[in-house]
Amino acid sequence: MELNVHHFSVSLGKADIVRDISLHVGEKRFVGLLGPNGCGKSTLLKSIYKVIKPNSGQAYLDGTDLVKSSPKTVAQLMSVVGQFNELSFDFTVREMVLLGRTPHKKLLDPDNAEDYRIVDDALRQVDLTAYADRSYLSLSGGEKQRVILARALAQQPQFLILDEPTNHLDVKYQLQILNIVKSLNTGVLAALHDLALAAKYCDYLYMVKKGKIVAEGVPHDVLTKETIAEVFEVECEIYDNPVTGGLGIAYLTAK
Ligand SMILES: Nc1ncnc2c1ncn2[C@@H]1O[C@H](COP(=O)(O)OP(=O)(O)OP(=O)(O)O)[C@@H](O)[C@H]1O
Repeated sequence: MELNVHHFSVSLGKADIVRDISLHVGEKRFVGLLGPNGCGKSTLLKSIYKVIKPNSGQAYLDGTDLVKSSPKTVAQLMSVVGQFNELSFDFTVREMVLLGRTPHKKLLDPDNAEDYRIVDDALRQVDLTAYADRSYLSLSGGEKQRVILARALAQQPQFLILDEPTNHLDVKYQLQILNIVKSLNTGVLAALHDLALAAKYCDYLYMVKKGKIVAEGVPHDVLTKETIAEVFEVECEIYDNPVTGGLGIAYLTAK
């Protein structure tokens, strides 16, 4: 499925947070949204997945109008791994992941054997089979993040939105989660902070500053020392990593 966002603008209170952003995620593409703290990445993502209403603009997932469709219709197509995953009451890990099945059910439909099979499969993918009966609230931040990804997988999405999905994760699980996401073969739009990981996993990048897109393109074209200096106010050198063959970033000083 393709995501097309046309001229989205979002204000919160009196502040214009997202200012006329258009973007495109092609079929099965992994697209990264980069930018400094507070530049509007989460607000843009939330307005695409319907937590915030944009002031203006359209968003389509193939032919589905995301602004006008019901949350349930959107949730049948799209999973979200958000930034904050706290609950005020407790569920087991299995119950949390079962929630991913909700958009595919009618009210009061019981969970069936197929749902449990899908949930077990999702838990296995994120390495949490042994945690199925644990209380969600007792988990570490990184374990919670993996449960939320399992819930997103159980939703069997055709498109994924990720807001800093590697927050809280140690290096093994950062790589594991991005590898899982990449292997799903769905379109992905992900806000990421780690520029080297973005270079490794993303097919295309949008760089956001103060609510506007200031650069876009393939990682090698966007992640230049000039763009990083302008957007993040950090001096760096870009190099070809001799070990991985990928793009390396040596950060020098904050400007
Ligand atoms: N209700 C609100 N009223 C006014 N400003 C708000 C409101 N909610 C959020 N903001 C501001 O909107 C801006 C964008 O926030 P957003 O969470 O979208 O940034 P972000 O790029 O995702 O940042 P981070 O990388 O820190 O997660 C921030 O400056 C934030 O303080």
